[in-house]
Amino acid sequence: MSDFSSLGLSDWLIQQCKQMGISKPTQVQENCMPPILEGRDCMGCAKTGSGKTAAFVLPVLQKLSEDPYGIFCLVLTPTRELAYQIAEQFRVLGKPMGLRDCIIVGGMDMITQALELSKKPHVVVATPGRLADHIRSSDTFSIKKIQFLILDEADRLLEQGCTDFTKDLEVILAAVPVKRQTLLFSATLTDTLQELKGIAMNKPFFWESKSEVRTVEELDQRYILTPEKVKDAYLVHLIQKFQDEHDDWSIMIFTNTCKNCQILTMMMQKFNFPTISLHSMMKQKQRFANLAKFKSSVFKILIATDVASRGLDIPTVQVVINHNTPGLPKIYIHRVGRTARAGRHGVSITLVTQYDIHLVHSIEGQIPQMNLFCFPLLEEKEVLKILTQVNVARRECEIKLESTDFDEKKEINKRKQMILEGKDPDVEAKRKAELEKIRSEKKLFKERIQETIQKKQHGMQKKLMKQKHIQKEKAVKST
Ligand SMILES: Nc1ncnc2c1ncn2[C@@H]1O[C@H](COP(=O)(O)OP(=O)(O)OP(=O)(O)O)[C@@H](O)[C@H]1O
Repeated sequence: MSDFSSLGLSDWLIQQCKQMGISKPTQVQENCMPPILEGRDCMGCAKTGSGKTAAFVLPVLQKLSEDPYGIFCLVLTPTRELAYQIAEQFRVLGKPMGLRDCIIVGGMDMITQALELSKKPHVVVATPGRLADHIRSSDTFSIKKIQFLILDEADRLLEQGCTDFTKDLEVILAAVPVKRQTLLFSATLTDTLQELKGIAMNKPFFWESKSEVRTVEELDQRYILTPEKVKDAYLVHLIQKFQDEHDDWSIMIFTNTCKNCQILTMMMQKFNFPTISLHSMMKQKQRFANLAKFKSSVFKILIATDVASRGLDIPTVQVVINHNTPGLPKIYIHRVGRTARAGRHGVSITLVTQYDIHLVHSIEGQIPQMNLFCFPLLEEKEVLKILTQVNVARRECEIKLESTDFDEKKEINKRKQMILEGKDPDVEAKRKAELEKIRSEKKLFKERIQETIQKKQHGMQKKLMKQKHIQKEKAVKST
């Protein structure tokens, strides 16, 4: 393995890395940094926790120190928390050169951000939505002269998930210069390779870690088969066991919706587990505060939606629990990648119900390392002992949440989002209701047709049987 100086990195950056405990480059750094320093576009696909951030931060800082100006580099990332984490890496590694950075994310004051942008920071780290808003509404800053455009978690930025960044990306791409260096990184690039090549047009250097398995070796991956109704009891049991057996511990639990995240958090708090949550229905300041409390181990359990599944680097996390089985292997890869980072060991446990078996099969297709974990009979009995208590606790928390304005807030947020997208929420609601009506009419129509076909088939079968019977009788009579 080569060292940082043989990759062409300056002494001051090597010293800075040493201070952070980084003495030898990881594979992705060793392979991607030289082409980036040569001026090439780069696409880097490497496992979670393998040091992709430093693989782009270090060459950018080196180039910036040779010709410092603002705005030199723009980094786009899908979540606000990740933007802060990346900016921090830039700040720490770029301290000796007096790096000025600026974070542009939603949920924070726009005027303060506009002011910061107008001061021409060296590096801007942004989520696409808020940066596109600034581009549309202000002419006090320009990204026309950037040298580097970086898309971290690039595949997520391009996929059309529940948060669709494509329109905002179009605005941003129209505002950056054609002549630039584009760097794209993720642990799961391959699904969106063609789209990504459209952004990194400059014959990009593509590097992918050579491995048949897409998760790290240090990760012990388990799943537990449980009936849906017993799932929460297993969760409580698992946490209790972990708490009893370990002194220094920290767990991330992923679930599918904000509401579920909220309910589970309330439940775990009822059982006196030091739990805190992170989801997109929370105020941004609360999100940052909760993450900070979890990072500093004030709270040992973080229950989150997929807003926390990508990129977050919290070395103390030893266990990841999937309260729901992820629908896509790539979501699974990023979630379990919150543990076993940078060579550390970690465990992931996925709770699989009778409805999720097919999802496990599709994950196993890409990650054959997932092992079925069976509790000893004695422990299963322990789980069943707390079942009623846990299910009552869930119901109580659900009732408590229903008495708050949680659902109402969700509705208001949806309406706000529509207004921001230039849609009329009432017209959209009407259209949705009409679509729903058409869909259910279609479904009914289909069901009726099927019923008629079945009846006809049944009738024909009866007729056929009757005919056969008559023929048989005739044959018997003639003999
Ligand atoms: N060369 C190195 N040697 C040791 N540790 C490193 C090195 N480079 C980075 N690290 C550390 O490894 C950890 C993970 O790095 P990073 O967050 O960049 O991972 P990643 O590949 O971006 O993961 P993800 O795909 O989850 O976003 C960080 O704490 C970082 O400081």
